[in-house]
Amino acid sequence: MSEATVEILLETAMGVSKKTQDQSGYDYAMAVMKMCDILHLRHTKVWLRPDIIFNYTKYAKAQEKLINTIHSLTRKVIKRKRADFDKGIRGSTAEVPEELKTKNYESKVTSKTVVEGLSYGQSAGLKDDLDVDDDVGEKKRMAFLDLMIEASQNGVVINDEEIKEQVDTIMFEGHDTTAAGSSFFLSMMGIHQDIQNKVIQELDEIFGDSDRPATFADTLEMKYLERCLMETLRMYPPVPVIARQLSQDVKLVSGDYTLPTGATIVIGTFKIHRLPDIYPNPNKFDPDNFLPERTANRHYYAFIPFSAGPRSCVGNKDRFVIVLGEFGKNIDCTVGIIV
Ligand code: HEM
Repeated sequence: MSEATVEILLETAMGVSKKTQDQSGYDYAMAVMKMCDILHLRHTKVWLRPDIIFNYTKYAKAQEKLINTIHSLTRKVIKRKRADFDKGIRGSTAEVPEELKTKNYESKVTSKTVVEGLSYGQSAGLKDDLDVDDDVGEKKRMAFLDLMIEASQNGVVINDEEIKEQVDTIMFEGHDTTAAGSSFFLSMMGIHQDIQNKVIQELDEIFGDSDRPATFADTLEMKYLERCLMETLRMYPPVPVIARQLSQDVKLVSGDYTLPTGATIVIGTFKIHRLPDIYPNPNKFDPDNFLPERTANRHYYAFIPFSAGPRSCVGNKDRFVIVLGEFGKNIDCTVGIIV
């Protein structure tokens, strides 16, 4: 799954065509996984924390090799993009299938606003109060890396190292979370066959016998799939805790408490998502928790798998539904328990 999400990111965010990808997507995913194992080891084995000790262990050498694998993919992608730009090739090299270029797949959705007073994304529980509904549009077709390289050539001061740092962040943050979310989703489908059948029925209604790729318009019709996805992210958020360091004192409205500047605050997403006063029967997988009438009056921050506020996830939340719509066309999950 991690390999698949690295390749999807390379194609969608970096504009690298599937044809030009090689084994490095798999190597990247494996390197990140092993690198995280070393990081977690340093969390639990306190003597490995000081660099002065860690640097003399076998883990330091392994880490250096893994970081090199991780960085070599991002360097390769940027080099290739720069070369494309020098040859005058602008925009994404990801191939748009001919049928999508010529055919106009009209959305059957008549209104984007499901609940009065809320945007589509907000009423579906996907967006918070800082988000706006500007997801549909030509500008979004350009890959993120293309936009950055184009900006750097149009006078924006950003050098290759800074572009690399941005690419590293997107690749790192984007693939693991999506792989975990997709795996949890498929497990849920395997466990709840009746729910899986409803998802399949919805996808059949959208795609019929066609094996065309899913479009943004299609995702607006994947209402049940979306609810299943939100419910998966509620029960199994890929980022179960978030930490923040306070840059100023914060007075809590819940009582006479002041959290001091410099304190590290841990927000337990997993715990918030299972509060029974917000989600009755919180340990039951119930996609109806995300029916528009149930989400309408729910607090924005009662569902925060992508965090919230100015440093929330930059990954296009709605695109995640496209990925699962693509998987879903051939979905057939059963879950076995090995004893
Ligand atoms: C199911 C999928 C995803 C989940 C659950 C998720 C979740 C999150 C969360 C919780 C954060 C905040 C972390 C923190 O504050 O400590 C975050 C940040 C971020 N995510 Fe995602 N993410 C997903 C997909 C993606 C994708 C596909 C991309 C890239 C295309 C991406 C790029 C980022 C970036 C760059 C940040 C850092 C934003 C910042 O610090 O300003 N994420 N994500």
